[in-house]
Amino acid sequence: MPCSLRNKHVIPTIDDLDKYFGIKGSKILLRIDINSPIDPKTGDILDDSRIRAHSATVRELVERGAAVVVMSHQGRPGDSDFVSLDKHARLLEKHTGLQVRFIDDVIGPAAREAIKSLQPGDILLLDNTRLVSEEIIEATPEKHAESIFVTRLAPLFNYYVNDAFATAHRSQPSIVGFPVKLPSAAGRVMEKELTALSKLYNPEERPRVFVLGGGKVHDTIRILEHLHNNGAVDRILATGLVAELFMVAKGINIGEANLRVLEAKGLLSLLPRARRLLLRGLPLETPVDFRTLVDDHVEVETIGNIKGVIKDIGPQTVKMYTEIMKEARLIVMRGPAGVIEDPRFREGSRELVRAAVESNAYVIVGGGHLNSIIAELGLAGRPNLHVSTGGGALLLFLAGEDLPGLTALAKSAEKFFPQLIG
Ligand SMILES: Nc1ncnc2c1ncn2[C@@H]1O[C@H](COP(=O)(O)OP(=O)(O)OP(=O)(O)O)[C@@H](O)[C@H]1O
Ligand SMILES: O=C(O)[C@H](O)COP(=O)(O)O
Repeated sequence: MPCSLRNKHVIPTIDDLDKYFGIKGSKILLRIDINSPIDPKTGDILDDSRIRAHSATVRELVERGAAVVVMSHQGRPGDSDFVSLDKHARLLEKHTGLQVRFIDDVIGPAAREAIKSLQPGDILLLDNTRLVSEEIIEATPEKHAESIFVTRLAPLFNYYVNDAFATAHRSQPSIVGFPVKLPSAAGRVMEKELTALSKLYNPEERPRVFVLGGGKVHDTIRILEHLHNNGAVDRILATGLVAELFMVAKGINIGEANLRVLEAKGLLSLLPRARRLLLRGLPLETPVDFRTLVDDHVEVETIGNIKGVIKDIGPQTVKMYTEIMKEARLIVMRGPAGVIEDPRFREGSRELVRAAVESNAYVIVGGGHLNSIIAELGLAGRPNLHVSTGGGALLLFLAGEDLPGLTALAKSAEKFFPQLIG
């Protein structure tokens, strides 16, 4: 049964792939998103929620008789979390209960030879897709279909399955190139996200409050511009580095040390866009106090008197944001409130997530880092909570944007699944 994309397009599922083409004995290229929080000191994976989520799709394809080659990115070149996927392979093995072979290659001769020798029931995890320089280029599906990445791998497979909802907003080769060449379908994580979010994406569900934090401020500014242009949000509660940028945009003194943090991350260049959004009436709240680090000990400091390095929001901000969330019908959260890799700075995120789930709203939580807070609080099964594997992708989808990865699957269906196109 295909899933629908905003009641406009049709996207085939694994059932459709089996029904119209047959999976038994085939070789499938499966794109998942197991981009996970990494401990900067040890390189260990801090949260395996995404790996656990995608394991069901891997297992199902094997049970249906396919040989499965799995690919994902991890981090971005130059960042501390840009690592090889060898540790991800061990966790994929643990959560699938099946043997997973890892190869430290993506499109080279070693990877291609390993793919050719696979038998039905085998699972091979390729290395970090972003080791291939083409993978960080945003371009059209047609252009990526002619990339070295796609032209080297596509001929080795019968089908492509995209399970990476969390990367669907990236028009990169491993996301949009293969559906041009191969019969393609959504994996079970992708299918579940689309079903839940399309149901939830009801513009009448008001007031809608977005709690946005974390460190991907470039992404968040773009998302805020879409949300504001589409009138898709009633209130934004800013935390993390997002909050710090908007405080500077509002003319609030965040202290020299924190200004330097924003500058070092190249975020001050976003000030004009932040100011333009505020000028156009963006309904964005910023924190009134923070947990800061002052000579290596933790302080609570209020705005107007910030001396230390901001690491988390403070108790007054938690209280203020909690009151606002009590009025919401839909709450969307992405990006932690603080540097949650450090246990001293998880409190703000824990308190906000708990307050959201205990409010009367339906809550959608996205992003790798916040998912680890949900797991820690044991909230995953709550009826009013959808834990999305997506971060930026989730927000752009809810803001009404067409995600390239989804559009590519829908377009591929028109070519390979005429039976589904009414
Ligand atoms: N005040 C702060 N100062 C510096 N870094 C911060 C601060 N608050 C949060 N962060 C950092 O934000 C990062 C997470 O941001 P990110 O936008 O990736 O969130 P996410 O929920 O993982 O979203 P996605 O899954 O899309 O990556 C963490 O590494 C955390 O240390
Ligand atoms: O964590 C995410 O949001 C996705 O894995 C996408 O990662 P990216 O922002 O590095 O493309």
